[in-house]
Amino acid sequence: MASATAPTTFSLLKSAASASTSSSSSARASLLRLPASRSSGAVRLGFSAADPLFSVHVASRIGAIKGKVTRGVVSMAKKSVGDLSGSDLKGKKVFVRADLNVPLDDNQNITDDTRIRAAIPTIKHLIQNGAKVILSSHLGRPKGVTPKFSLAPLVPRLSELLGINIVKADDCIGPEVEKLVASLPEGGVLLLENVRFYKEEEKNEPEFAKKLASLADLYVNDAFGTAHRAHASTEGVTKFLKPSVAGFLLQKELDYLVGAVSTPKRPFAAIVGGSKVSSKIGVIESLLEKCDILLLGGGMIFTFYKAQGLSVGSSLVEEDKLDLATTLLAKAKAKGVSLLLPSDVVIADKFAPDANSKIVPASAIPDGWMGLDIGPDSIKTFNEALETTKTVIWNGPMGVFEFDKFAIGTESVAKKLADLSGKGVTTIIGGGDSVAAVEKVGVAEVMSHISTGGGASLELLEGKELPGVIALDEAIPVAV
Ligand SMILES: Nc1ncnc2c1ncn2[C@@H]1O[C@H](COP(=O)(O)OP(=O)(O)O)[C@@H](O)[C@H]1O
Ligand SMILES: O=C(OP(=O)(O)O)[C@H](O)COP(=O)(O)O
Repeated sequence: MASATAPTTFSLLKSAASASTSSSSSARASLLRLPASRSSGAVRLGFSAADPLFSVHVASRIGAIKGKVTRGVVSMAKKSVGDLSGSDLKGKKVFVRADLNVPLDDNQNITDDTRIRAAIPTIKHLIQNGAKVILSSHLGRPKGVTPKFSLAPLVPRLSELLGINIVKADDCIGPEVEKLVASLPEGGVLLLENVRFYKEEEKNEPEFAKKLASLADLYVNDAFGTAHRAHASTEGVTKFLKPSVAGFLLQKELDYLVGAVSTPKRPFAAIVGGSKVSSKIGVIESLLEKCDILLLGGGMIFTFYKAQGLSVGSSLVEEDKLDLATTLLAKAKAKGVSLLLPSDVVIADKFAPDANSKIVPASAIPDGWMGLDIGPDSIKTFNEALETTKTVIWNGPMGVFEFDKFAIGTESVAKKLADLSGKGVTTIIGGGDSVAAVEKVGVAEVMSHISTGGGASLELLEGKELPGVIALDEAIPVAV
């Protein structure tokens, strides 16, 4: 992977050099402090704790696990709703667990219907094949029956997207629900009330799962966003309903988040940001096994800087993760992964949208200032590193993108991925705040895949098995 790694070293040096003419005076100061051998533009291998360029480079990749699949991946080859024929579905009562956990405003208006739209293909497929759809979801984290967490506000949008009037039950189990199921026509949809109104749901109580299961003949799980939860409607119910299969959305999420990451078109780059190293350790470790280039941003970078002996002012640092940061850098080097940390940062004098800000080299953060975004040189370097890639996965913002002043790094990554997507690169957005950033920039449509699950996609990228997926019927026997 020399082509993917060497230019990034070089471009980092080049961008530091260009800072002397085009960027801030503080970036100039940084360049002046570079050892003479660095400013020559020579490609250097390896890294040291005192490296002011904060990058780990090895000319060739070693130990890339191309095409290798982990045990978790193999066991996730699941039977899909697409595998069921018309006669399997016609007239059958199908319990569909979706993740319709959408944000609502104070007036109960849906502010983002992504998850509803994502659930439509499976429901439509079932309707078109004459099934009777019993649709189930949670909304929020209610403690008992809570009107503001009712699924009622979703009915108009679901009906509109499906092109039929759906029926809504006031409960998710019991005689009234059974009556509504009995009167459901072929091609009809009954939306059950929030399944988390029962504490038994999250406790995965078998008796509750059995009651849910008793409503239907077969089970489809399309709730990727909740697949990391072993709840009654995502896991328990599979013990009482056969077949239990994956919906199209679940299938698509697994295809991208497992398939594209396990056997990526290379070079394969991962961009990981977000606030803390501790919340992303699993993801970073797992991606180090698979990717060629790893770009780090967000609040976690300051723990890496500090681990390298740098002053980080009052930036976010996890003191108890300094050793871990050092270990991860060493691991990247051993694996031959080109790991880039930002060379400059946008610092603020307080954590606020109206803070005073300036751009400094990452090695020159003054006391009392905190890093809240990656700087322009880093953006340039990251863009150049991404230019040669064929697959990119992104999880976590580059800075405090909620404040406009510190959103440029995150928005630049979103724009770059949109640009790469247009050139045929597979671009996968791993959920959570990164999705919000992509939507804010208005480039969501052009990405190859945007995950509907924040926590679920993280767990999958960490290599964990998702209970809601594991519980489904195997597609074909696979040798491990
Ligand atoms: N430099 C920084 N300092 C403090 N917080 C940051 C910084 N960069 C990013 N963040 C914060 O990280 C949060 C997202 O972190 P995380 O939950 O780990 O990401 P995600 O939701 O994408 O998985 C955002 O709220 C963002 O403001
Ligand atoms: O919104 C969800 O998760 P996410 O915010 O991690 O994407 C899912 O609906 C799961 O909800 P939960 O985290 O309350 O189990």
